[in-house]
Amino acid sequence: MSDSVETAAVAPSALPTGQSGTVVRSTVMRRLLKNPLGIASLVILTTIALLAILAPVLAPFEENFANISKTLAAPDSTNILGTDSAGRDTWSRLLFGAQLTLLSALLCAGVAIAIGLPAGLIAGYYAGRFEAVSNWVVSILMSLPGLIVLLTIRAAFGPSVWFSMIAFGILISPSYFRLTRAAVQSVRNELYVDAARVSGLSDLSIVARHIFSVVRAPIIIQTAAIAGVAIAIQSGLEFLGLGDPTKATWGVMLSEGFKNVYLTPSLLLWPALAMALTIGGLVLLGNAIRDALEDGEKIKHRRKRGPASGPSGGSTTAAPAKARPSRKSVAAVEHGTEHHLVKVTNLGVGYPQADGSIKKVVDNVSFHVDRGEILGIVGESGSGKSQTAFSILGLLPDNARIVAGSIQFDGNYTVAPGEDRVSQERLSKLRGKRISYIPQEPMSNLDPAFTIGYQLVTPMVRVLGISKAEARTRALKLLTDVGIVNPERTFNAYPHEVSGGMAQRVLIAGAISCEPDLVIADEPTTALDVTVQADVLDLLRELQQRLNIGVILVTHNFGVVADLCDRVAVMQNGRLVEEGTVREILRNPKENYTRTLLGSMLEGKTPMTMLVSPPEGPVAHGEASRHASAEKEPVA
Ligand SMILES: Nc1ncnc2c1ncn2[C@@H]1O[C@H](COP(=O)(O)OP(=O)(O)OP(=O)(O)O)[C@@H](O)[C@H]1O
Repeated sequence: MSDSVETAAVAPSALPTGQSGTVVRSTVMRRLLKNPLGIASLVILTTIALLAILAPVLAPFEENFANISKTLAAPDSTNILGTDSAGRDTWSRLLFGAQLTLLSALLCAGVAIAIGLPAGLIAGYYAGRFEAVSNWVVSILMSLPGLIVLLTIRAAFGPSVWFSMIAFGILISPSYFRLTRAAVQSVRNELYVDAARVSGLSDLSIVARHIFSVVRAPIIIQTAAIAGVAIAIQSGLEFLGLGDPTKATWGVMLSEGFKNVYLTPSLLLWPALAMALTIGGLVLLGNAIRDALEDGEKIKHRRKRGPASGPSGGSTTAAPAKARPSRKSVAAVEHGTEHHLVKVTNLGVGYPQADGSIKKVVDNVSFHVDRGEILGIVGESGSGKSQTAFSILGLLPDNARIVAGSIQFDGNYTVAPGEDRVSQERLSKLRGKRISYIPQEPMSNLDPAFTIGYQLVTPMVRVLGISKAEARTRALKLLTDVGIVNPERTFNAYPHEVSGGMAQRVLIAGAISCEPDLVIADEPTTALDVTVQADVLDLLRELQQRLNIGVILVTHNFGVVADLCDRVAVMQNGRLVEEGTVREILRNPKENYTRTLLGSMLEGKTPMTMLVSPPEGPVAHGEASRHASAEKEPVA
């Protein structure tokens, strides 16, 4: 789906309310608080954090105040946890130690995230050279002996805990990098990410809204673990006597306690207990957050009984959704262009090969499409149909090159002669607004994390500049228009709650929701059950005629072409072998390839008689009755 996912991903709490179905989407916090482990970890960590923050108020003594007349003293009313070998108050040092220990752990995790997260996002999303260089840097970082580096840092910069933790943060940043990159790679090629791209969303928005949500959970869990490790490493160094003895940290206290373990074992006990509680709390918190995020949204629909309460009362023949005046404009024609809606001229698309050559997958392809007409691009698998469509959409992979030709949209170049790439700058202004896309696989083009209603409403608010309430009404109407019987229920549903046919209808509704001039439909019925294919095709045709949209329909099926298209371009091995009106091509194919394609379609089927001779009487076949070209252009 193109438009419908355009600005889909924001906070779950932003979901529309007041719908007929009740969408209960617990927040992560609420789920966290339902989990005993979550509550326990929050209580522990909040208490420790509060004690650390309030240390200056709660501590009866300065961290280094020494009463040399009272060394290694047992707990009493003045020193509630006793004193150490220098007569310093253990309770006060424990409180100040919490401050330093927690802050240094946060610093370490912050540095690691600041380096690893953006690098992982960029490497995972863009791959290419950045990923190669990042991998190289990560390998170097990971091969460094951590302890030796930390000891070197200590020797160079002194015993400051801050320098050690910054260095440890850098050393540990590859773990964030790898985690993020792997998570991004797993969704980078998801169709809903492609669809978001088609809908005109910038890379930054796609990463922020559709991809960051995937890495968020692992990053939080990782951060809890890393903070624990940072505390352990820091305390370990200090325990070995490498810390700053002038600072009261838990590690320094541990070292001090160990020296006096036989005299006053409690000196070892308190910092060890504080560390164990903090690290344990962090680990538990990480797990509880993971569980809360994985639980996902719990949706309860209170399904309404009786007829739907949509704008049409559930009718499948609602009035057109086009309430707003069309914003179609006649753009100024750029020098050297023609005023077709889309004009592709001598287009060549290729991919660089290992030997330096370029393999052409689209070669010298020319055609045009105008408003109100459907052009079918037909050909067997691998003939270059999708590559041609993706060139118009600007969705070719990064390594693809435009090796020849140009593409114009409404009198302006999106690929000017001589350019070797599609101008993303120009296309980003068109995609989702004037050009939309109906993909092959409906399910994977809807973002599973958002309701269908949300995915329909948000782009309309953004592109058409209408209010949320207006967009909601319009979305319900569009859903009715595309033949969804209970639009309210579908509006409130998540993608996994609807069937494939319904999802495709939703995508069609999304594609037309922002009043595009051109819809590119890539095998829109391939993934559907045969019983719904014809309905979806009918729907496309009806909407296209009513809204006067230009459509490029990519298909390998001449039956679909016959059903739907005005003109057809036949492709073979990246070349356009024949182009003409559907009637010309079906009645009088000039190329052997076209005849073979046509033959394979007609094999064993009877509608051929209708294609080659004028329909005299009632049409015998249901399929043939939808034969659009026969209806539009009676055979002479
Ligand atoms: N990223 C790529 N790198 C190299 N070659 C590619 C790439 N994507 C597609 N091709 C090649 O381009 C040619 C045309 O592919 P395209 O996807 O346009 O075919 P198609 O006609 O749409 O087929 P189908 O109906 O199976 O989708 C194929 O030979 C394919 O292998």
